[in-house]
Amino acid sequence: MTEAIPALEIHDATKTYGPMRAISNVSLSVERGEMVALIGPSGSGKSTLLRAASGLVVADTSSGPIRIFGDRVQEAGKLSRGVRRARSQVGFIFQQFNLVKRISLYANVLLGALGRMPGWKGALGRFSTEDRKKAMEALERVGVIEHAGKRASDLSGGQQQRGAIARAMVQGAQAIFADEPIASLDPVSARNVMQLLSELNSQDGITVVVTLHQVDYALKYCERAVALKDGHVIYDGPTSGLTRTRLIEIYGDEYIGVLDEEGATS
Ligand SMILES: Nc1ncnc2c1ncn2[C@@H]1O[C@H](COP(=O)(O)OP(=O)(O)OP(=O)(O)O)[C@@H](O)[C@H]1O
Repeated sequence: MTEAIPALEIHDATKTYGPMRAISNVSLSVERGEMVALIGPSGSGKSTLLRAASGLVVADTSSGPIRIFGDRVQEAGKLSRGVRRARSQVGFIFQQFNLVKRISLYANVLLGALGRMPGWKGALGRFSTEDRKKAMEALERVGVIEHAGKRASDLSGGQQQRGAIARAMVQGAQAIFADEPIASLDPVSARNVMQLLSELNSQDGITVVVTLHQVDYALKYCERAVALKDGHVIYDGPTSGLTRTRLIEIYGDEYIGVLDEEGATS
């Protein structure tokens, strides 16, 4: 039997900005179907790691390969020639939604199909009936179908973020990499977005890697957490293992106050 290919493999990734090591010899493997939270204090390297995984950041030459579903994204400080193919399997969700503001939500969601089309068809906006149907179904599923015709700029953050998730669905993404997807949202919208990611994970088998500032969301929605501190992985295991002591180790002594306010005991 052949071993299952991981959704994401990172081998010994380091990224320096001038004298600053944003991530340091990070290795990580995420299996297909997992939902993993990347946590850690501000500046610990979460975004850099996720961006390196996506090929949006090129790691240092000392770094090993990064692969998505077996397709190489980069290695030794160079993007792979197959990076587009690797990326096409991942839907990216960002804190600031990244929709095209002046076109409709529907048109934004339809853009998810572009990667599958010959360039000229995409340039002429010749989307297939099937893709149009997929876009409407995705909007329905994420609960914003009634806003389909509105410009993205006229929608709330939560509505835009759900649109971004619908776009990933139309893309046919097998994995979603979400970089602080709820950081700009109110608590209700944040919960809705996390709920949606969790459903796509459990019902559709989509692998989710999500950076989060809020530990409580990681505990609620993810079975596994990877914690970074100063660019190093200092915890990789079940979220149930994020004890008070471990969280203080990750976030520092100042976190004691946060935990005490929340009444955490273990
Ligand atoms: N483009 C860049 N140029 C220079 N330094 C950078 C750049 N991007 C990130 N850094 C630095 O690398 C370190 C890690 O940043 P990163 O954004 O990955 O951390 P983070 O854990 O995602 O932080 P936050 O939770 O605040 O978003 C920080 O010290 C940051 O200042």
